[in-house]
Amino acid sequence: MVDRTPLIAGNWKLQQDHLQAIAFVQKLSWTLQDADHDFDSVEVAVFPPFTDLRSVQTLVDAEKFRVRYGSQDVSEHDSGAYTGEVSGAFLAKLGSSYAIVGHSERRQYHAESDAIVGRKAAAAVRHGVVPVICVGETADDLEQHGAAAVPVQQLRDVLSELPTGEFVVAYEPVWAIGSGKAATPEQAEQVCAALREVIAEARDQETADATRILYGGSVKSGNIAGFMREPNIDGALVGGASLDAAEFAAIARFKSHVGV
Ligand SMILES: O=C(CO)COP(=O)(O)O
Repeated sequence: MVDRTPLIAGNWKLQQDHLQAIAFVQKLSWTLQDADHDFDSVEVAVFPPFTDLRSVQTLVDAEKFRVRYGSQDVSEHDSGAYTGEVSGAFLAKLGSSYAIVGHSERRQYHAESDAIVGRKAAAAVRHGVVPVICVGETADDLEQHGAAAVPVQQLRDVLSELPTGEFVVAYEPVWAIGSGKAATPEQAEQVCAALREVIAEARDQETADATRILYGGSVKSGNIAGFMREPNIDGALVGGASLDAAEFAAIARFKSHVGV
């Protein structure tokens, strides 16, 4: 059994400006510090809007906070005439550890294909930023093809554009996002196990064993434990519940309240 450090990640989406981000990261860090949170055994990361990242970097550096941070997207381009884009190089310079790519909201509202998502993941890797590759089926997909087929194909297609480099996978069933209806741990485990097989096929078994696969979709402190007990689930990508510092800290502290 390979030891994968769990990752509890908070995707703020289009919420919290840079001033709110500073207050939030302070509160989250102090709460976790007061609880003696062991950041080496459970990693915690927040994903604020681009405009917050510089403020978060300054705060984290000054206070030596252990909370990490990442962006919600990254350009597939490194520089040039690409109005509105933000490069992996700029994000790396801001100390961003991670970049989410292929979130279902970007696939839906910005028509991002697996090929684009793969090129964005590759751009992150080029600059030493770890992509968090999101995959997941819609309610229609679930009805027509079952849970695993669509996310498995999405990950295959993304990885075909990403031959090397560390990455994280986030399995987020679209029907579970923001709905209050999380997948069951058993459902999520089945898909995450299938995704691990995709990684073994696309890369090798060692990479598959070392890669963290997160579950996302209506995760909260009350249901995190069930997911973390599953062998192929290595953390969570949290939306709504990541906007409350106390609640997000409680999710990160799943070990202390459930004995996982
Ligand atoms: O989309 C998500 C995280 O990226 C999940 O959102 P919720 O936790 O609000 O369902």
